[in-house]
Amino acid sequence: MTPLEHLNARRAIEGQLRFRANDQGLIFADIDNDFAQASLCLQGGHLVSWRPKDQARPVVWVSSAAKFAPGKSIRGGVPVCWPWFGPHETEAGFPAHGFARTVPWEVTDSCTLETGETEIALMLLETEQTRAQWPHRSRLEIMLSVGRSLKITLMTTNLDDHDFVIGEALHTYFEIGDIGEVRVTGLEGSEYLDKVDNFARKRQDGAIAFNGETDRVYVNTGAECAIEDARLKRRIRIAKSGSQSTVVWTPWAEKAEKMGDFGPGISGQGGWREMVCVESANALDNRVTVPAGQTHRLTVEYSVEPF
Ligand SMILES: O=P(O)(O)OC[C@H]1O[C@@H](O)[C@H](O)[C@@H](O)[C@@H]1O
Repeated sequence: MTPLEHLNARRAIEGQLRFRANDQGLIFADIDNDFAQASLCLQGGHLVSWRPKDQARPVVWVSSAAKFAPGKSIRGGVPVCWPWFGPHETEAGFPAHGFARTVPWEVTDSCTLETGETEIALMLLETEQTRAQWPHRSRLEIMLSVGRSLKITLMTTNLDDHDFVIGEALHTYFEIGDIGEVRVTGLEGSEYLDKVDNFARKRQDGAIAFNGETDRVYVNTGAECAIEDARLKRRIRIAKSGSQSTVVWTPWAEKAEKMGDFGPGISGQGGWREMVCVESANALDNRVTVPAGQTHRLTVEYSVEPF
C-alpha cells in the first residue's frame, strides 16, 4: 500500500472525505458533504477552500496562481501562523509567520458528526528544522469542522518543563466581490498598530473601508467581526475565542504585483481585489504564555448570511 492508499483506508469517509495527491506529492483532504465543499492541504494543516453549498462563490479564497509545492506557503486559504507572527523576534533568517504553514502535518482523526458535518484533526510533525527553530517540547493540533459554518481550533500544548511564549494566527483569506466595496465591522473603537505607518498606535474610527494597502494589528480585542460585501450581497461573520488580536490586511495593487502570486482574479482586475484577510490572532501585545503542561486554544467560527 502507498502512504496515500493507507491514509484513505484509515481516514477516508465514504461519500464525504477522500485524500488525493497532486503532481508535487502534496496530499489534500477533499470534503464534500450535504452542507459544503472544502479542501485541506496536509502540508501546513492548511485549509485551501471552503464553499457552503448555498453560496455560488467560495467563502475562503485561494489564488489561481497559488503554488502547491513542498516547503512553499500557499497564497490563500487559512495559513497557520505559529509559533510566531510576522518576522521572528531575533532571527532574521527564520521564516515570516513561523514554520507551521510549510511543514508536514499528519491526520490524527476524521469523523462525521451527528449534525452531518465532517470533522478532521491534524497534528504538526516535528522535524530537524522545527526543532532548530523552536527548542521547546510542544504539540500543535488543528481541528476543523466543515458544514454550513466552518469551525477551526488551533491547540498548543506545552509538553516542556518551562513556560513558553507563542504568537499565532489563523491567517484567513476571505473571498469578496471587490475590495473597494466591502466594509469590516466589529473593530470600531479598538486600538491598532499600523504596519504601513511604522507601527504607529491608532484607534479605529467607524467600520473599516479600503482604498489602499492596509496592514493593521488590532490588539486587545476578542470581538466578533463581520465582512459586509455589497457586491456578493453577503455578510461573513467571524466569531472567535482565545484570540485577542485581529489582523486586517489587503496588499493593494503595487504590493500584490511585487508578491506576484495573486493571479488575475475572476474580474481580470487582479486577484488581490477579490480577497481580504481578517486574521484571528495573538500577536505583538497579545502573544500568549503557555504554562508548562498546559494547553492553549484559539477557536474561530465562520458563517455567512444575506446582506
Ligand atoms: O506573504 P506572507 O508571508 O504570507 O504574508 C502576508 C501578509 O500577512 C499579514 O498577516 C501581514 O500583516 C502582512 O504584513 C504580510 O504581508
